[in-house]
Amino acid sequence: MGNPTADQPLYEEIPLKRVTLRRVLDIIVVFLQLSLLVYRFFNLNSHGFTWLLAFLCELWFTLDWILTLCIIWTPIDYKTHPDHLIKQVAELPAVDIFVTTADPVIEPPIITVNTVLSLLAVDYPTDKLACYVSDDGCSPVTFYSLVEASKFAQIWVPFCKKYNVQLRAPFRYFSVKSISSTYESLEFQQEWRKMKDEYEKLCQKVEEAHKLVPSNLSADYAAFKDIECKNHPSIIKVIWENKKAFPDGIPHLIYISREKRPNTSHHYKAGAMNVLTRVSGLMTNAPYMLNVDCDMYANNPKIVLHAMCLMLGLKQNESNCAFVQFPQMFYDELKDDPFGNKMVLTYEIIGRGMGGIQGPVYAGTGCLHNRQVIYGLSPCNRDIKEKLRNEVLEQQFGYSEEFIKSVTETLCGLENTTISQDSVWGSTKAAYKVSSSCYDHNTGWGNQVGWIYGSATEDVVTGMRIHAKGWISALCVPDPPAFMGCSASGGPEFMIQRKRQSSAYTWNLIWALRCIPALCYAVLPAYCLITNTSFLPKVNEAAAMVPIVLFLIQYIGTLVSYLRVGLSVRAWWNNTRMSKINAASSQLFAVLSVILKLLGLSETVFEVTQKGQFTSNDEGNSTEADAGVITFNDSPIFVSPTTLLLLQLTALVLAFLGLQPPAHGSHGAGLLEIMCSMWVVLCFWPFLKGLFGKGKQGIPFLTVCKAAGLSLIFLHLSKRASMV
Ligand SMILES: O=c1ccn([C@@H]2O[C@H](COP(=O)(O)OP(=O)(O)O[C@H]3O[C@H](CO)[C@@H](O)[C@H](O)[C@H]3O)[C@@H](O)[C@H]2O)c(=O)[nH]1
Ligand SMILES: [Mn+2]
Repeated sequence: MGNPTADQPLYEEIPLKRVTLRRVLDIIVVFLQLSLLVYRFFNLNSHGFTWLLAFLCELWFTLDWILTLCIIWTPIDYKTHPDHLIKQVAELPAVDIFVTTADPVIEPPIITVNTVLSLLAVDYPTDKLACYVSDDGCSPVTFYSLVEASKFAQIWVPFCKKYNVQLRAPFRYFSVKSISSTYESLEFQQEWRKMKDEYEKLCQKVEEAHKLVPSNLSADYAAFKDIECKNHPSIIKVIWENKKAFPDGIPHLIYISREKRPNTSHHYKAGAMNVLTRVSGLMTNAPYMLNVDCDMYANNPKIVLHAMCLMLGLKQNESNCAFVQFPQMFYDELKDDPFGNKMVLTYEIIGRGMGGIQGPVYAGTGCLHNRQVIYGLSPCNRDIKEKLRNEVLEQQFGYSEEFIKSVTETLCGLENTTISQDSVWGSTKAAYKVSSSCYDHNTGWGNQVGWIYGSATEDVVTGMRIHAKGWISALCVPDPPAFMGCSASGGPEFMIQRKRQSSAYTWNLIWALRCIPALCYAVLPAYCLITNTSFLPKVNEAAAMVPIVLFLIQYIGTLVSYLRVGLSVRAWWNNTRMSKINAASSQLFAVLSVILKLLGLSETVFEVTQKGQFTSNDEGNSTEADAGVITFNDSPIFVSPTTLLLLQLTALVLAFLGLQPPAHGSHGAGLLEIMCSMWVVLCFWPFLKGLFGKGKQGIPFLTVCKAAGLSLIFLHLSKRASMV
């Protein structure tokens, strides 16, 4: 037998060639865009303001496209080999698993329970795992549900391992898997029935807990008595301890609700992650940390092994890998992604493309981190003597002797040597200290160490800080997919989520800023029709071919990419449409809110996304009628798209009725302006339907009035502008 490391690599790097035709088209697009710019530039004088605005927007689009091409030009993919890992590495490193939940109503405890159960059951030596749940809702119901879940885990985990069950989140397993007596052994059938029975009992207990727990506070729940969820001391409970450190027992399960006080800011999810980091540092101090949102159950039992293949493999090859990110995927997807928020193609193209440069961005969930990196280590900073002076450590990590000790061990690369495996309880006193609400004041937490504060999308900022230090990251796409979560279900939810995501990108990059040229470009056809001017060449000019061909390549190009990864035409159209709607609503508001924040007029807030209430068996979905249809409320976020739509409609009516002012020379509005305007109407079709819809599916009357008012103002101003 040869050298096992050489024969059996932990992972393989597979460069993915972007199809040559696609590359040729990419270059043609750049060429066309540049020629359009040149053409416009030399004709600026003979055209008015519209031409200049179009020129500026197109300049932006061109630069943006070149930047995107740089990212997607050299995509790579990794193939991981967990079986080689098990054979080669005698002792796998420990992993602390973090699950965050924030609200027992928006995030029903049964969802968290399923996520936790799926994680407790992953294929990894259980004495190397500990699962920490952070509950920002400080809910006795969540706590109670986890206690009950840990009891169920005692039979569920062995069952999954014995029969090598693939789907280890019981609600999914039982909704997908039924037994057929012809193929299954009698023993399996019996155990399966028992499991299903026990799971149903668990569901029922969790369901009833909302009524029961408060009236029935036994000693275990005393800590929750008379508690206000925004004003309470820390509650830390070791729900289950893998006392004998059995390699095939059940991993530790620890509940944490960090201290909250009305006058101290608690930094939302980033704050929760930092408390989890510190408490776990005291209790188990694993060198790696896997973090997931409460709704992201493990869909592939080998995820930790897959992630380790990359972590350890890249380390062997002397790459400095800070984190391994799994793509976010969603279950029970609405057909054809009506809200365009699954981002399949984003992962497929941008994610893999970034893989070829420095690795994917950190997505906040489904990610395995190296603890040293979270503690602020740089890849070249291997000589850390200076960092390890006690004053420096205290200033960075806060005043806790025990915690400083564990930090020192982590930074020195000792893998949990002094943490006594026999008792996680031993460290609870210190754990209370590091989870207090003022522990990280005037320390490096949220800035140099841990998850970064001040942005509602801590993940983007945290990931960027790590990349800025020179670390790389790796995207891991195992089959079956690693994690599955609920996607924002519809209505205002997904827009709120987008607004939150957009504001962070604006902060760092230019993501949301794109909405400004995009919006200007969408308003241009309406303005031109109203004032009888043009922003595009006439159809009979040769130059008109350039924007037409660009339009076709862009949309047909993305359509082909969609079809190639197995998505439908409908999904393509939904995403195309939603990207315009988002630009006009959530991204615009994100830019505005960042401006307000820069001016010091507002604070960052994190609005938690509603997690779907699922049913364990096939009871019908009551909101079927709403599924996939945008629902509206009186949020101002809907005013801007409605205005844009009303403007186009007005402009089209004016054009068709010939009510425009006379054109200056030959520069009046032409066919292309009309077509552009109609294209915008098509993209905003859900809003057109919303104008006539009833109930939640209709745009509220007040919103329509506001939009109509704004349109009238615009109409008035553009008439005036065209007179001068
Ligand atoms: O004060 C808070 C607010 C949120 N959360 C948790 O944060 C997670 C994400 O919140 P969610 O409302 O589901 O936001 P999403 O937009 O779905 O989350 C995406 O975007 C977030 C911000 O970019 C990332 O943190 C997430 O990992 C990523 O899945 C959930 O587990 C919440 O319980 C807390 O623990 N404390
Ligand atoms: Mn979520």
